[in-house]
Amino acid sequence: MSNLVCVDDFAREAHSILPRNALDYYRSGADGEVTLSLNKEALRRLRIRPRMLRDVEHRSTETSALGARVAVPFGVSPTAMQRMAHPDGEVANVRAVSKLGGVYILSTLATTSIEEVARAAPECTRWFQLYIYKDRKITEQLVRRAERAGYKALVLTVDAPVFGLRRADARHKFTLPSHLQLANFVGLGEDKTNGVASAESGSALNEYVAKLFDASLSWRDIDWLKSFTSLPIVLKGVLTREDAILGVEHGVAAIFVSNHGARQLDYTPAAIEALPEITAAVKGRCQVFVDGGFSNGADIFKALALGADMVFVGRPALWGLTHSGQAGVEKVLGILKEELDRTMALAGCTNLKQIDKSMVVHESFYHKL
Ligand SMILES: Cc1cc2nc3c(=O)[nH]c(=O)nc-3n(C[C@H](O)[C@H](O)[C@H](O)COP(=O)(O)O)c2cc1C
Ligand SMILES: CCCCCCC(=O)C(=O)O
Repeated sequence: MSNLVCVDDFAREAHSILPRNALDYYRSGADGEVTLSLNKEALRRLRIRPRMLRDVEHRSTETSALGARVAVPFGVSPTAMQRMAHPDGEVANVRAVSKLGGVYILSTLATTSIEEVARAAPECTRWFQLYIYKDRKITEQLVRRAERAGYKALVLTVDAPVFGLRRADARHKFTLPSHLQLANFVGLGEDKTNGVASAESGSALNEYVAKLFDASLSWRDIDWLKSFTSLPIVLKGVLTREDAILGVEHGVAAIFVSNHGARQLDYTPAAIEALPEITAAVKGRCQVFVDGGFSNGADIFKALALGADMVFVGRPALWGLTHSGQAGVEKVLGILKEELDRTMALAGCTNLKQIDKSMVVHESFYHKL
């Protein structure tokens, strides 16, 4: 592993290891993948304005996320079906995050159950990502199980009333390998546990979502969720100031700026492009998180400068997991931490509060001759 020195190295390795079915699913973005490229391109176009002579000998990357102290201002986004990457799947991923002291968000559509992930890393700051099913009792049961298992927040994904079309999954008729299942639904019906094990026409994912997810989701459902749980609610998939303000008015604990890793609506802005309008609209009334295209410590620094409280990564953890399970995820997250720490030192910051808006500008700032 010593010759793998950045996240892109792990991505390349994972691309050569994964079977086509899993690689298509993990890698793809929606439709023509315009936003998929944009997520990274927009980050590349931001420049860091470093400050000098500021005594950066002692540094800290600590912060707080929804009231919990965390060692780093980043964590792992919810990604479904992690055991396609490695037999240890979600267990390996959460243990790596726990060692680092970050935040792990478990997907509703995990291949390891809520309880097993909790047992694997009881000390980890764990949040549970929620999809809302047409059968609301299923969602209520998931919330109760997450509460009992010590998850500290619900991350409600609001950008998937219907599913985006990932062309490679449709072309090759994605299915979940038959030795795996959607572990949170065992006992709740074959359609929910194994509903992605075969595809009628296109990708089994789109068929599953169309059949089971509630496309009528609306702002009323935030109140519905709040009526039976006291866990803080994070709204994941917000890209406009209008929705961020509505979220604050509905009492959410955080707005999660995300285009779902560019897998839902193509031609949305890069997450980093949407971030400034949202931090400006939220005005500190709740925390703001972001994900989408982050693959190095400088990227994380840029989002923090633009007002994010936490940054999350989805695919980078999957690439580490594919390479070597828990050790691979540890290595990927360790690289991100080292890169962030080095960026802070070289930019003149000893703690996260010193990373402010003045330190990051769009490249056009330097092109005004
Ligand atoms: C393979 C894969 C599966 C995903 N599954 C979920 C999911 O179950 N729930 C969810 O809210 N988001 C899901 N997402 C979106 C991620 O939470 C996150 O927003 C995205 O991966 C961030 O972009 P990045 O992969 O460039 O870091 C998934 C993304 C990927 C790549
Ligand atoms: C089992 C069908 C839905 C999987 C949803 C996972 C997801 O959000 C993704 O982007 O993929």
